[in-house]
Amino acid sequence: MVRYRVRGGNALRGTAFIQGAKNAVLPMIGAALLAPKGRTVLRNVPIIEDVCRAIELAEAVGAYVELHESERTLVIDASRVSSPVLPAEIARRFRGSVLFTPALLHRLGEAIVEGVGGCNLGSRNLDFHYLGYKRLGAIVDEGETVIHVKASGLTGATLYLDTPSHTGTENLIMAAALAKGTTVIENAALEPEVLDVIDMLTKMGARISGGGTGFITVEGVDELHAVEHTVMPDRLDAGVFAMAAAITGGELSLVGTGLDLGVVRYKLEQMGVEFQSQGAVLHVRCEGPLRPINIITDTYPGFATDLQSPMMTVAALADGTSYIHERIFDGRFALAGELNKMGANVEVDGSRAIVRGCTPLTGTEVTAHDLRSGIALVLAALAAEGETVIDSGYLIDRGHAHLAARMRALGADITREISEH
Ligand SMILES: CC(=O)N[C@H]1[C@@H](OP(=O)(O)OP(=O)(O)OC[C@H]2O[C@@H](n3ccc(=O)[nH]c3=O)[C@H](O)[C@@H]2O)O[C@H](CO)[C@@H](O)[C@@H]1O
Ligand SMILES: C=C(OP(=O)(O)O)C(=O)O
Repeated sequence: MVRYRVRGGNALRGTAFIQGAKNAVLPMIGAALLAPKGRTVLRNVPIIEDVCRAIELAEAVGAYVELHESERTLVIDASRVSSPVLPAEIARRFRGSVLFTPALLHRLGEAIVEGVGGCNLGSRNLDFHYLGYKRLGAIVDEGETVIHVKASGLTGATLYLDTPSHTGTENLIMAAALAKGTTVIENAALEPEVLDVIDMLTKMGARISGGGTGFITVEGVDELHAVEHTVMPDRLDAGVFAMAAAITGGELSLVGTGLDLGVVRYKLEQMGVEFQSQGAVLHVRCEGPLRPINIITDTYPGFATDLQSPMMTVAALADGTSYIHERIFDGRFALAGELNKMGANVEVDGSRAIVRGCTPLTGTEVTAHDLRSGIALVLAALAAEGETVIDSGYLIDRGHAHLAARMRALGADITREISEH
């Protein structure tokens, strides 16, 4: 059992180093398995639990993987991939496992998915993925727990996503990259992480156009090769550190090449947080009281659902009533009950939440129900009076690397503890 213990009240000051993006590196590890020869090198890899699970899963299917932790570099040799099975005990521990399917289909003609994990956020369907594979010529056998996808070669087709699914877009691009002929994916995701994956696949030899437009065209090629690629910075990690500066009345310089917080920056600015881009460094500070805010989550370039929970904490500390409308997931308000235990006043009604601030927060024992509610509780604890203990810290470690050490370096009183139960 991992838990975080935080004593609130310290303003965070200094330079925060933003990690590589979880939601870019996971599909990249899946993409590396598409190369039958050579070694793929991924740089700026975040040392998070999801990456550890992805390494275990790559090894389980026969890849050779080296993680050079201090260099944040992964080396992947996929030449010996030989097992089509994504075993339940690893695959059910993270969402990224679903991103291994296209490589197994291309390399071995089948993928046996014994489960897919990820944050518990309500329904998380995979129908767009499987319908897409079927349209490309695969046979998909959806059992109660195990899904078996088979194909003796895929053929390009026109595909349509009902909503622009992030991993759905990545999976269908990877499936189409080695299919015969042309595939068009309509209503594709626009997230920067998807574009970073397209960059990597393009270096590997894939022919992909239209990234970022919603209409992606993929001309199938015969083979992809191993490449070196640097993972983009994590927008979500950066957003959290910006919010940590905001709620503690602190001042941080965020370092991470090409950081762009987009709408998250504009919303925090509306609340009174000041940002200044200084070349490659994003400076963030907050002195006065925070103003309330309205948030509607959406696919990119809308407000990222993954920052909705951390923003709920910021709203609880703002003077006045904030409104949050969650439009991506139907079960992403588990944080409200935990924040209320700390003294917040959050009322949930279906997909909407009303946050009445500012109520003083007091430290207590709380539980992370998923990765982002976990990091939102860390934020609340930084601003709370007294000590907060956050259980199920593994969920936080799924997405944030060396969190306690990075926050301590900025003045926070936070420790990561491991206990037997
Ligand atoms: C590893 C990774 O990249 N995870 C991210 C990815 O998850 P993930 O790729 O799973 O999220 P999707 O974009 O696919 O899902 C968004 C919504 O679409 C629905 N849907 C999706 C696919 C499908 O086949 N059918 C369907 O109905 C889901 O139930 C959900 O309500 O994007 C989410 C939305 O930005 C982020 O919160 C996650 O951090
Ligand atoms: C929902 C998330 O992740 P995953 O899709 O990996 O569960 C997240 O990162 O907030």
